[in-house]
Amino acid sequence: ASESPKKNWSINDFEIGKPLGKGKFGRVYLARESKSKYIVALKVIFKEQIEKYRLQHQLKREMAIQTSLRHPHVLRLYGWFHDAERIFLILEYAHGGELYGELRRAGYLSEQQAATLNREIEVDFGYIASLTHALAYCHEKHVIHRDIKPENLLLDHEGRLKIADFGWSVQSTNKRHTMCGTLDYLAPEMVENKAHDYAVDNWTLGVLCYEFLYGVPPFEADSQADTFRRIMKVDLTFPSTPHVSTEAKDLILQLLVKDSAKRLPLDKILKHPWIIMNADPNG
Ligand SMILES: O=C(O)Cn1ncc2ncnc(NCCc3cnc(NC(=O)Nc4cccc(Cl)c4)s3)c21
Repeated sequence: ASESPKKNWSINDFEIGKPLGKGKFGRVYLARESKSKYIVALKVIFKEQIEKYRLQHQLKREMAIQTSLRHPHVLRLYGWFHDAERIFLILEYAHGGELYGELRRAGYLSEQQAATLNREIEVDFGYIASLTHALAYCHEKHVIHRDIKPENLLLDHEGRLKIADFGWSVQSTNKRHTMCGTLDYLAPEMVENKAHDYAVDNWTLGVLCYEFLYGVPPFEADSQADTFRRIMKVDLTFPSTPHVSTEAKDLILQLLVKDSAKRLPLDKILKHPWIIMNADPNG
């Protein structure tokens, strides 16, 4: 019989492979759907954890948001199912794992890798450019991710970036007040728990751009209080090593702006000299 698109999956439909990683709420496993042999990542979330942290609505919102998103740089959520004590997310498998690993191994990325297209091998290593395209897509679908950080940036088998984990994202109709996201990537208005909007993702792009090029986030400090203080003051300094171009610093300075309305909009990022000059390696 032809399978209805909304097949109700169960764990018996999958052969479970190696663990890919463990998150706060459960592990992720490599898995294969038995009939189609299709490879997926299966995230196992324990219901008692979701109940304990009252995250039911957040998880439901993620599923609603994720099923409506289709973009080459957004990790797919194909579907989900549950049993007595667990919820399973059927996710696109990102063979390259977390960008975090690459960043930690390399220490920091070349401007070429960080900025944009690397035409020679026709693979888009440009993390900032891909992120900007993906965020522009999410924003036009009124979705703010709010938790963009290297751990949530995955790479597929060709090294293409995939934004993952919309566990903190929201369908933005009006200004949001929920406190979320990790420390280093929080925009000032979120640190101050003020109303925030799409522009939080623009701030985070600036934080990531800095981290890709210097290997550490811009407001890193020994204590949470110091990191908050540095974010609120936009206490930004550029180390002299590694050498980073003036254009890259200019883009970072146009994104790490306290007034969210004054941050460089996503469409202007793609036209920024640093992105353009890195677009053509022969340029
Ligand atoms: O496993 C790794 O550590 C890395 N890794 N390596 C390869 C790979 N391929 C695919 N996915 C990976 N990881 C899962 C990424 C996620 C996507 N979406 C998520 N959503 C979520 O966790 N939601 C959620 C959870 C608990 C509560 C609530 Cl409210 C929401 S997690 C992969």
